[in-house]
Amino acid sequence: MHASHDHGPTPRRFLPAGPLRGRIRVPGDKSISHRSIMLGALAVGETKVTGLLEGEDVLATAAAMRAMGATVERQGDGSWSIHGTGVGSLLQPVTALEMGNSGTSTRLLMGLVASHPITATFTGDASLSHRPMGRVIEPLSQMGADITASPGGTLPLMLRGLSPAVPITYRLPVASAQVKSAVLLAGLNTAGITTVVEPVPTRDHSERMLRGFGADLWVEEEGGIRTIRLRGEAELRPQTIIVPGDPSSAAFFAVAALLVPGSDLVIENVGLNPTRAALFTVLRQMGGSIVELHPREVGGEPVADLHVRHSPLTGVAVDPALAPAMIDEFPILFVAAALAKGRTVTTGLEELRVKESDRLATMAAALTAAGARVTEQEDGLTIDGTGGDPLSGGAYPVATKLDHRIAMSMAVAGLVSQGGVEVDDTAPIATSFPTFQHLLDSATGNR
Ligand SMILES: O=C(O)C1=C[C@@H](OP(=O)(O)O)[C@@H](O)[C@H](O)C1
Ligand SMILES: C=C(OP(=O)(O)O)C(=O)O
Repeated sequence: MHASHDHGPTPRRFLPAGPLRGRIRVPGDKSISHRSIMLGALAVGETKVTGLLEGEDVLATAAAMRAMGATVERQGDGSWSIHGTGVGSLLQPVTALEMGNSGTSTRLLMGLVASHPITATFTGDASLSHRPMGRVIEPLSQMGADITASPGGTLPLMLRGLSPAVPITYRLPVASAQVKSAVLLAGLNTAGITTVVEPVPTRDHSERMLRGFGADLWVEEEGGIRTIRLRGEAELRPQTIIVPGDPSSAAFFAVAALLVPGSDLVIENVGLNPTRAALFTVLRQMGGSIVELHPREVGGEPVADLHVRHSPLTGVAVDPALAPAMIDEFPILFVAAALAKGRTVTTGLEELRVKESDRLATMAAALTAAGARVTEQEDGLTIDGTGGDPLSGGAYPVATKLDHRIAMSMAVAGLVSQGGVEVDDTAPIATSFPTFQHLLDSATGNR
């Protein structure tokens, strides 16, 4: 696995191109794909998943669940079939669980292992090995897991689970769906009620899917604070899951179509869970024409086709309260801001510094190199846009730091530049969106 990363970087210069026209479909949602494999792997019987994202991050989750006893197979028709072990019956993996570039795999699987009587070692690539795991080590240790991490609470780490584990009430100190999910997943094999208090709502795919698999989970909301309770020793029932298209992947095409003159694009089947869809709200505030066609429900999640047309954009001050619902979309929002008229101000984005790269520093450097006017603050970027004129582009490759979202964002910046933008390494794109370059080439007519 991760073969593309073992053969050195794969640079590419993204040249001015477009317009984007026609209809496209982006791959399945990454968050929902991870969770469908994990919960399927805990349900006795066959779970069927269609539309699964076949990106490296999700494949790392699939390999880990196999290593712990589940059967996870791709069928001839492209659907996935999972036969689970049952909650409480995960097996001790024989070798280290290789998490590659994936924070979601690591943190959620640490939760699962924490309440099983097994020991697992978690390893990751250079990017993941810098990311903070203390945020999950803390609550999982309270539940009884014994965790030995590398200095700074990083990978590689070894986790010895405890069964029976101790049910806890945990108030999230950071707005993180991964921490919330780690505690809830640990709660599945824990007698009693595990409670997570969420002062700021984050993506709720775990809650929706746990309920769908038959777990006893309920949510109270008071004054914007969500309290999620899960009754442990759950018996999960296998499900048929249809994974909607990933709004975080659609985001690159939505922004590209808004920015490239003459574009008129329909992105089909985009998941629009309100805990995920704030980028589209902000782009509309900036003047973007994004219309939701045929709103419907797919697999318990709201979905629509997005009709996006080229629009002149105006800078805005982005409400920091929206950040959790667009947390992975800031790199591409910064590209939109760089082409907008006037100033865009973002704040409250400290979390971006601990993603696959420090996304504030990496985007400030990359956009500046491409000719944009960017100022970096501790908790956000301020960007003075061109008013629609193309960026100059740059002669030298921009550093993407093993971060797929930086690579895709700067690819879109290349489309709206004079000289193109060279991305130093496109290989990480395969972690979340393996068909990105093919789709971009076909939507821009560069077949
Ligand atoms: O739960 C999830 O599936 C995710 C949660 C977010 O991370 P945090 O929980 O660290 O905010 C997000 O950035 C990540 O891409 C996926
Ligand atoms: C932050 C991301 O993913 P993860 O935390 O799973 O590595 C992302 O996909 O932008």
